[in-house]
Amino acid sequence: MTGKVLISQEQIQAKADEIGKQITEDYSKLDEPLLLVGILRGSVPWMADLMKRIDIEDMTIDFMACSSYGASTKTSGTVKIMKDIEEDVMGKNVLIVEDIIDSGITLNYLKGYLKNRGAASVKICALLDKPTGRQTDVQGDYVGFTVGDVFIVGYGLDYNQKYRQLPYISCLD
Ligand SMILES: O=P(O)(O)OC[C@H]1O[C@H](OP(=O)(O)OP(=O)(O)O)[C@H](O)[C@@H]1O
Ligand SMILES: Nc1nc2[nH]cnc2c(=O)[nH]1
Ligand SMILES: [Mg+2]
Repeated sequence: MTGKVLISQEQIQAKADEIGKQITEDYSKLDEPLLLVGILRGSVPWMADLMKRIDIEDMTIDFMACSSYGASTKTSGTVKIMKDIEEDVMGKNVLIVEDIIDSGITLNYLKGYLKNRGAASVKICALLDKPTGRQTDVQGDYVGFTVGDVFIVGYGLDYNQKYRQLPYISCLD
C-alpha cells in the first residue's frame, strides 16, 4: 500500500520548469555538447519532463540501466549495469538524470564510470535527495526536492517494480 501524496504532479512540473531553465542557462555557456544520461528504470518520468525544458541545440540523450535495490528497501551496496550507454561520452558534458540520491552508491559509481570514459564534465540532476541515507560524499548539482527518511514510491520510483506509474511522489505505508 502507498501512503499520502508527498509531492504533487503540479509541484514536480513547476520544479522541472525551474531546473530546465537553470540547466539551459548553465550549459549554454559551455562549448562542448551536452549529453543527458537517464538511469533506468526510475528516471523515466523525470527525464521526460526535464529534457523537454532544456533549450540547447547541441544536446543528445542516452540511457543506462542500473540496479542495486532489487526487491528490497535497502541498498545491496553493489551496482549492476544491465544496459550500458551507447553514445560516445568523450569530450561531452554529461548530465546524469536520476530519480533519487539516497546512499549515493549508484551515483558515486556512475560518476566515476562516466569520467573514466573521457567526459569533459559529469554532473547530476536528481528529482529527489534523501540526505539522511547518505553513505558516500556524492552530491546533486541540480536537485528538485529533499525528502526525509522514508522509502519513496511513485513518479518512477518502485517497490519491487510496482508503483512507478503513480503521477505523484508517495511513500510506503
Ligand atoms: O543512492 P542509492 O542508495 O544508490 O539509490 C538510488 C538508486 O536506487 C534506485 O535504483 P534501483 O536500484 O532501485 O533501480 P530502478 O531505478 O530500476 O528502480 C534509484 O533509481 C537510484 O538509481
Ligand atoms: N523506490 C525507491 N527506491 C530507492 N532507491 C533509493 N532510495 C529509494 C527510495 O526511497 N525509494
Ligand atoms: Mg528500484
